Amino acid sequence: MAAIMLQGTGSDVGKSLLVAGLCRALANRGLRVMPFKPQNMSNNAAVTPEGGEIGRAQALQALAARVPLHTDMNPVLLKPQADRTSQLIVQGQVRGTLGSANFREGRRSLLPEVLESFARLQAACDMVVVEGSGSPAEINLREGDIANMGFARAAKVPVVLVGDIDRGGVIAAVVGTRAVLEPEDAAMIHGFIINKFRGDPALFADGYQAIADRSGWRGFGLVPWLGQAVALPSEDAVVLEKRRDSRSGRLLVACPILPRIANFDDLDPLKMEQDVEVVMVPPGSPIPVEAGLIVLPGSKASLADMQTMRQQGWDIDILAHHRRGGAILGICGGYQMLGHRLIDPAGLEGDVREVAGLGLLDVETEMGHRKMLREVRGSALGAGFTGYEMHMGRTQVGNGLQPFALFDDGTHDGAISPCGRVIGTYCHGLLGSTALRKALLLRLSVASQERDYAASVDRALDAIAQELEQHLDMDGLIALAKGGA
Ligand SMILES: NC(=O)CC[C@H](N)C(=O)O
Repeated sequence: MAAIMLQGTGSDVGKSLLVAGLCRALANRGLRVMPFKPQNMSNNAAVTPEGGEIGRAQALQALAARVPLHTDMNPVLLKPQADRTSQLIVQGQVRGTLGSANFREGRRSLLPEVLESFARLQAACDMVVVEGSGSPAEINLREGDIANMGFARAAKVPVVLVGDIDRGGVIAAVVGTRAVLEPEDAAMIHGFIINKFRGDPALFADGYQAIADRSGWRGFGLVPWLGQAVALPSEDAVVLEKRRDSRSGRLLVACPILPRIANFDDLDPLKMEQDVEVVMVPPGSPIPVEAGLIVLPGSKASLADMQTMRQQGWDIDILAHHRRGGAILGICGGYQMLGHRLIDPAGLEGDVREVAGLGLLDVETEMGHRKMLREVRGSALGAGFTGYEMHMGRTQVGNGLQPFALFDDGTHDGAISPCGRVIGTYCHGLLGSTALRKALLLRLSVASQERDYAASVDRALDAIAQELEQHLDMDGLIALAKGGA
C-alpha cells in the first residue's frame, strides 16, 4: 500500500502539522489514511482505546485522518524524565528506563517492532503518512537510526524533505542536507516542501528554483504560514509575549512551566474562552498575583518537578494565592503535588525518593510500577465529562475530602478541599468537555461561551487541509506514495 515520509531539514520545521494537514486532506479526498511516526520523543502522550500510549501529535494526526488511535502509529516513544534518562514506551507499553547512551546503541534492536507496526498500518489503509524526527542531516545520529533514513530505507518509503523558510537559510538547509547525506540515503529523497512562508510567494520563485536546481529534487510546493494552527492542541509550552487584553472581569489562569511538564494541552480549551486569559509562566518569573486560577498540569517526574517548584519560589506564590482566596486545579502530576507528600520508593521517576508537596489537599501519593492508562467518563461539579488517565502514582485521599469526580463505573477520582477552591484530579482532557468547563468557570464567576472545543479543532484541521490542497502538489505526492522508492 502507498506510503510517504516527511523528514525535516531540522527540528521544528513544522513536519507534524504538515502530516496532520495531509492526513485530513487525503481523508477528505476519500482515502483511508493513517499517520505513523517510528520514534518520538515527548512527554505529551495520548491514551489509545486498547490502553496503550502514543505521542499526542500522532493522536491529533489520527483525528485529522478520522481514524481511531492505535499504538502502531507511534511504536517507539521516549518520555524524558531526568536529564539523561527517558521512559521507553514500545508499541504503547512501558519497556523500561533508558539512558541516552543506551538508547543510541539499543535502538537498532527496536527496528523489527517498528517495521511490524508499520506493516500492520499499511495493511489496514490506503496510504500511510510517516513523520520523521529531527533531521536526517544529523548524520552523527545515523548509525542505528530508526527515526529517519534508517526507517525509510528498511521500509522502502519515499521521502519528501521539509524546509522552514521562517527561520532563514532554507536554501542552504535543503541543498546542504543533500550534501551531507550518504548517496543511498539521499536517493530516498524525491522532493522538497518549503514551509512557513509569509508574504508574496512570487518573491521566492527564484529561491525555490535555486533549491530545485542545486538539489536535483523537485518541489512539491511552498506552504504559507498556517495561522489556523493556533486552534490546535499545543505541542510546546510557549510563553506568550504580551497579554492580549487585561480588561477587568476576565479570569487570568496561570500555569507554571515545570521542566518535565506533560500534557499541558489540557489548558487549550480555556484559551478559546473570551473571558479567560491563559499565561504560561517560565522559570525565573513569579506567578502573577492577578491570577484567579492556577493550573498545575501533568508532570513526567512529579517529585523532581516539585523540587523545582520550590527552587523557583512558586510554592510561596501558590500558597499566597490560596490565602488570598484564589483557586487551584492540579491535574495528574499537579494533583500529586497538591498533597502532603510524594514518595517513590523504587526510584521509578529518578533519584529523589521522597518530597513534601504543597499540602493544600489532604492526600499522599506513592509511585508504583503499574502504569494506569485508560479513557474515562463520568461527572464532576454536576457536569458530565470524558478524559483519560496516564500515571504511575496511586493517591490516598484523606477521609474528610470530597472526591472530585464520579466515574461511570461507580469509582471515584481526585479530591476537592473543604474550602472548595483546591481541586485535584487524575483526569486529563477534562476541560475539553463543554459542560465541565462551564461548571468550573462558573465557580470562578466567569461565564463560558460554551463553544465546542473538539469542533473548533476539527474546523482548523479542515482549513489547514484546504491550504495544503491549494499550495501543495497533492496529486504528485499521492503518485509518489503509490510508486514506492
Ligand atoms: N501524567 C502525569 O502527570 C504523571 C504523574 C506522575 N509522574 C505519575 O507517573 O504518576
